[in-house]
Amino acid sequence: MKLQELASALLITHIHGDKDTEITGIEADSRKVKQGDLFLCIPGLTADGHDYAPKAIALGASALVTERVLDVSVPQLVVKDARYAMAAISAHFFGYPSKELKIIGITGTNGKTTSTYILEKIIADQGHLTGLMGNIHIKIGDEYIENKATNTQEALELQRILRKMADAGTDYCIMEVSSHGLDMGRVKGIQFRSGIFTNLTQDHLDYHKTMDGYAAAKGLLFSRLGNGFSSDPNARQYAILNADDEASQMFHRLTAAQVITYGIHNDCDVRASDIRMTSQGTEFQLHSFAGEASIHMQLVGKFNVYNVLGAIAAALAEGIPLAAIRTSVERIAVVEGRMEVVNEGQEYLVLVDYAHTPDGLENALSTVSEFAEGKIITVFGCGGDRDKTKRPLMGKVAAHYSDFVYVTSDNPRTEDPDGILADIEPGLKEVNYPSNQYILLADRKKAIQKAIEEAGPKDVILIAGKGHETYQDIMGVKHDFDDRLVAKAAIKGRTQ
Ligand SMILES: CC(=O)N[C@H]1[C@@H](OP(=O)(O)OP(=O)(O)OC[C@H]2O[C@@H](n3ccc(=O)[nH]c3=O)[C@H](O)[C@@H]2O)O[C@H](CO)[C@@H](O)[C@@H]1O[C@H](C)C(=O)N[C@@H](C)C(=O)N[C@H](CCC(=O)O)C(=O)O
Ligand SMILES: Nc1ncnc2c1ncn2[C@@H]1O[C@H](COP(=O)(O)OP(=O)(O)OP(=O)(O)O)[C@@H](O)[C@H]1O
Ligand SMILES: N[C@H](CCC[C@H](N)C(=O)O)C(=O)O
Ligand SMILES: [Mg+2]
Repeated sequence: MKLQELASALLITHIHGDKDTEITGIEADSRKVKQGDLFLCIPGLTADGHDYAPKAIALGASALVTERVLDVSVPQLVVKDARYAMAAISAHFFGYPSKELKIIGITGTNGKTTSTYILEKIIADQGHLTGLMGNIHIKIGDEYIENKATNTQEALELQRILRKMADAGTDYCIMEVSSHGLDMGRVKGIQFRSGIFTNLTQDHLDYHKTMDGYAAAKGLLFSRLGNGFSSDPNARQYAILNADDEASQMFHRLTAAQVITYGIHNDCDVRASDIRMTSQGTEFQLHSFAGEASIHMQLVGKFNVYNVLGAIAAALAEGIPLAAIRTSVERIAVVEGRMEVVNEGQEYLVLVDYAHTPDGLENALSTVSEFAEGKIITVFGCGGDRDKTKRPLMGKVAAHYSDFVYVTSDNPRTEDPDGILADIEPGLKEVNYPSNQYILLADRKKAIQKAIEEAGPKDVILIAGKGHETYQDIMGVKHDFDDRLVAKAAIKGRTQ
């Protein structure tokens, strides 16, 4: 594609150099540039892509996108906002793939991965080819694609993956949409069919600063759903909102899509009542605009009732019959790394869960407290280079529900692990949690081993924070670490 053709994706640009330069690929990271690529110079929070232009040119970049004219040998497409240009140019280069797919975006503090997983299963069971994008994996049908980001990919990568999905004949793409992704404009080039909101509780205040700022970022998904009106139901957009979360009121005002609400407590379109936890899972009565049903699902926890309700509302909007939805939901056994049981036949229960926010931990532990017959032992930590204010709050939650707490590391990244533990401890102290009921132990493997060694029959050990993750990030190095494997080995080691 010619540089001029790509420039046509934006109204206001200036080409400095040969307009007919041939572009064979796009890249925003100088380290990945190949011969013939257009290199996008993005000013970031820690680096400025303009500084890497010479390196990109040395690797063969045939042109640049810049915010100012640089003194370099290759043509430049000068734009006002390089990040916006990245979304627009990538969508153009890959032929606007989102128009060929029905894309359902899921945002919220907790429950995105779980909800994408549930919804994808319901839709795939209808015989559709589905794409899934989230932080466990990215896949088209049963084909897995390497996930280079934790959650929502950069605009360029997103468009590349969506093109693959469209070319494969994918009907639906179900994707997690993070607040960072929305705020940084990574999804600006995407036309969503529907948006689902799970909930808004504290996280990421290091980036968004205030809860209002965080809510505003989430709201971007719904303000962009601009068309609920069409004689063609396939062209309508839907905003699926949690009636029990007050942020939904703001999202309702922001969107021009048709709103479908779901919840447990407040009046809404898709509601659950008579929720009962059983040893096999969770049962509830479903009331919806499409009828009533008794659901007996294998997933545990009230929070999973919310996740299922959001997915059911989205599936109903796609015209999937309630009876079929019910069958699909009841078939789902577990979502990887979410309340996943590590079973080596031991007398105590070991659960690995991805709770890494105060609300997530509260939900996981309150669920455990509903069925625990013995003591509750919690192993958890907080990520480094992330919202520090959530640390004592998570300490407080752990203290509230647990008989013993191991405070340990969870991806310390560039921070001192013991410093993170010291930030968590005031939360335990604030509620006068006895000092003989918790240990600060930065070595996560040892913490898991100790918890397992000391568990009694019927006790429940909740290992929270890392879920499906297979690494521990220490100083930028990802060391192999999988809570499930560490727990398995510790259980076996103990019984020998
Ligand atoms: C806060 C944040 O999201 N930052 C992302 C952002 O960083 P940035 O704008 O500061 O970029 P930068 O590192 O300053 O670099 C600027 C430009 O120079 C380029 N560069 C840089 C170095 C070099 O050698 N060559 C080069 O070309 C970079 O590719 C980039 O284009 O753009 C970078 C390039 O795409 C991302 O890697 C980076 O994600 C960082 C690593 C990150 O940790 N992000 C997390 C917080 C995040 O986004 N998490 C959410 C999940 C949250 C949740 O759901 O709980 C997610 O969606 O993944
Ligand atoms: N609807 C929910 N409300 C509150 N907590 C939840 C909900 N769903 C899941 N959780 C808790 O949060 C944890 C993370 O769930 P999940 O991975 O689905 O969230 P996520 O939004 O994808 O997280 P991330 O932002 O890291 O991608 C789970 O392990 C569980 O403990
Ligand atoms: N999407 C979240 C994941 C956190 C997972 C936890 N294990 C951690 O590393 O803090 C984040 O990037 O903040
Ligand atoms: Mg997720």
